[in-house]
Amino acid sequence: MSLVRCDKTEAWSALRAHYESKGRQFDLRTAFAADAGRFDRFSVQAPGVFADLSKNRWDASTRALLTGLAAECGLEARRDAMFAGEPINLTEGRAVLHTALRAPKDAPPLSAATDAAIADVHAVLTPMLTYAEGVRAQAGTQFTDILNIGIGGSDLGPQMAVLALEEFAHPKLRFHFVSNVDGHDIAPVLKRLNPRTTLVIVASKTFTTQETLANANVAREWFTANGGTDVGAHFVGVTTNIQAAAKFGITTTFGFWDWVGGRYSLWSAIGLSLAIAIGADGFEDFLGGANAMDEHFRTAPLAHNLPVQLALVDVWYRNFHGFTSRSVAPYHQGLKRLPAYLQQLEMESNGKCVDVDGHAVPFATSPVVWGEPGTNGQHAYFQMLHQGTDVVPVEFIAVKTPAKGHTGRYADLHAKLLANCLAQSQALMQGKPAAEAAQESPPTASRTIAREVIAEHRSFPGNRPSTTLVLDALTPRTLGALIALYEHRVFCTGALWGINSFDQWGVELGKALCNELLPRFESGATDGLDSSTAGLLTKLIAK
Ligand SMILES: O=P(O)(O)OC[C@H]1O[C@](O)(CO)[C@@H](O)[C@@H]1O
Repeated sequence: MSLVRCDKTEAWSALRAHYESKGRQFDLRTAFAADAGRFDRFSVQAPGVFADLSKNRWDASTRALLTGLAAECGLEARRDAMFAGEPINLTEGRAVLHTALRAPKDAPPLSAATDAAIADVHAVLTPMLTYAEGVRAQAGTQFTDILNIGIGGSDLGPQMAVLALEEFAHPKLRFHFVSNVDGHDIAPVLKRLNPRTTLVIVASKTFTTQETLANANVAREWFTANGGTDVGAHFVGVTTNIQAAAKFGITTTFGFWDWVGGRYSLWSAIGLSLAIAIGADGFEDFLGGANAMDEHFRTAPLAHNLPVQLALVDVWYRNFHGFTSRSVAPYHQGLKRLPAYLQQLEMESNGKCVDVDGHAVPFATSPVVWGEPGTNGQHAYFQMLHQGTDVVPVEFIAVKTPAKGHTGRYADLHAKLLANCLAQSQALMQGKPAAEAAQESPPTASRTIAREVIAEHRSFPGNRPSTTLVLDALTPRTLGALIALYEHRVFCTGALWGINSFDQWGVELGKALCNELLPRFESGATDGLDSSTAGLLTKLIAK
């Protein structure tokens, strides 16, 4: 598994030269005018997801150089090592096998480690799906509400997916997600729930996470204080630490394995709330969609491999153009938690400053990933995307067909939604020169300002890049494919940068300091603290 860090390749130097000679001044408008086939040439159809990459600042020569970079870095070998269950998460000495979580039982053999993992997966998946179906069978009677308590990967994935697949969810069940160690999160939820008809899922890979255990304790206390008697029937655990869950008093637990990273765990028992929402068949479809994307990633040549191509554009923008962030704009309300989910996936995976050998990397890694559902973003921060001083590549996600039943009065909304989506990528790219703006008659209120001055305010630089992903419909299968696509893209950028995308040491220091500070909130002791922390502590605990 030889991995060459991107900056140590010949392709990297060639890309530097290419950026200076062509990339820096690349203009999308000129590129489209010169090539009527640009859309076809720069589109990729992967299972469940179509991608239009043509509104990006690249041409065939850029793409060839970038694809050469992937080859020279040894990306394919690295990918194969992941699928084969090699311990590529070196700092934790673990394999990275979330792909095994969605492999069918009879998947063709890949390696002894992967085959064993797939067998283990199905030994848990089958009873978990039976359990989910059992809960669904009692929906509206025994169970009305499902409360998932977890944080990070044990919250963002299930929450995002349950929201996204609302159309497919059991109509007699309501879903709630509590993550923050803040009474303002859990209290309003518990206020609405009846302990007799609530199922609490305590989701934690480690079962040691402060926030989750604190909230689980609050929920159990609420349950017994409000007449709940059978904790075993109303609390279920999903964790790799079955002993800790048992100690908590949980008798039903679905396990998973240390080779499942928290932010890659939605496909494991961590997805129990989703399985209850959409049922065993729906969950199998979700896994199937992801598996189809896995197969695409594993077998498609680099030049036609969607996760690879997206990652290469990311590297081009981050390391050559120097763009610092990427905005995700899903034009589907169901995907409203997708940006938050992607923040963890990408920034926790690739927000690193040393490579796998512990050497400081001399280039930028993870961008800031952020966003909001489409038109809401348009009326908030798109001003900056169109006219701000920073260039922020935007990722539009369009869904062709709305949910069933969105006919009649809702049909018109969908056309407007999609027209907005297309108009934004068009506007970002086209821009509007000041000379053109000067031809327009200025709004009445600005008639006192010189025409050429107001034209400057009303012009758009354009040439702002975007990618548009298209799903035919938002279904368990396409959502599975979309999420797997993002996972593999993050894997590819991490691999090219030569970093370990599968650890998260950066969260540890804050956790340790929190544990040291907590007793001081009782004692008030400030010895050894810097004056800011001491001053703030004193202010926060003052009677
Ligand atoms: O599932 P757990 O073990 O409670 O961890 C929750 C989250 O905490 C983190 O470890 C970060 O602190 C994430 O990687 C993880 O998803």
